[in-house]
Amino acid sequence: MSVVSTITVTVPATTANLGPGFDCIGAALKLYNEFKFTRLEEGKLTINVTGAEAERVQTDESNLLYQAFVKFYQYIKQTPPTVKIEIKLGVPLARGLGSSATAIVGGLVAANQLEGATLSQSQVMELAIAMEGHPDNVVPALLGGCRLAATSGAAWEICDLPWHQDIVPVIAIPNFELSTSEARGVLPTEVSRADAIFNTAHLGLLLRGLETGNGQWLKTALQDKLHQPYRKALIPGYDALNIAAVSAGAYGMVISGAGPTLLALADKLHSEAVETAMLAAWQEEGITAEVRSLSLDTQGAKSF
Ligand SMILES: Nc1ncnc2c1ncn2[C@@H]1O[C@H](COP(=O)(O)OP(=O)(O)OP(=O)(O)O)[C@@H](O)[C@H]1O
Ligand SMILES: N[C@@H](CCO)C(=O)O
Repeated sequence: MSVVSTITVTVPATTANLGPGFDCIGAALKLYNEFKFTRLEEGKLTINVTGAEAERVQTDESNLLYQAFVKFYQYIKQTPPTVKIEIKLGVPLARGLGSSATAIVGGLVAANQLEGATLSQSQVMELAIAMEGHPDNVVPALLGGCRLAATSGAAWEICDLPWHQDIVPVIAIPNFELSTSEARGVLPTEVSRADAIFNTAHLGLLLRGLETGNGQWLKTALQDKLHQPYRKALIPGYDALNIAAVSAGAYGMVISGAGPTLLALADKLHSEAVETAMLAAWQEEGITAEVRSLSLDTQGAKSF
């Protein structure tokens, strides 16, 4: 492929952890950020942002999308070109829906495409994981679908996880932010053997539940002892939404990524009732929220 002057990349939102899969599993959702890069022959970096909360995104060299773009050029030992960047935000910022992963993947994919696909998809993925620090958002953001990532020495083994067509992700996005660094800051550095065994068993059950749509398995599987017990205090209304979602027929509810978005899994018959119940529960707490059922994105980052 040849070097090009303009590239547009779309990257899906992602929901990481899914309860017991802390830092190793995530799924791409049909909700997107769009990033357009244009090479400039002269002038300086310009970044324009549109969409909800656009004013909260940095428009200088500290912008995460631009940092990922630069990281690519550092890796191939070249000077980055001057660019104009146009960002259309569809993924809410710092809500546990992988906004930072969209920026990291978007910047790396855009640079790679501008340079004629110099790097393989695996190389781009490894750079993205190194930048984010964990794989569970950037891997599905890049590849689409529901993915499990496991290290094998310095390399990564990525597994595509089957997701039964009847399982609907219902996401409840509150109007407040929670940064991933704050949500990681409340986690213990060591866990008990009992908790490690609990999560190992529940993650195994989750994978089979997602594959088969077995509601009884999912109900048990969506439990976690590694991160949610520590994080739920950062999310007002967590217990009320959990009760509301399950009472309305959800299999269970978890924190999406590092939160504060909450994710319920339900079958198609119950997803609408679950949406209504979660919205009402947050309203009762005095919190404005957006609640919607989404489907899985299966394509990941796309460039054109
Ligand atoms: N489109 C974007 N362009 C540039 N920077 C972005 C963009 N989206 C997110 N960021 C950066 O990422 C930060 C949010 O990252 P953070 O890891 O806290 O949340 P998140 O990725 O939305 O949540 P999670 O990792 O739990 O899914 C923003 O404050 C901003 O600095
Ligand atoms: N696995 C990560 C996802 C958010 O980046 C966490 O829960 O902190």
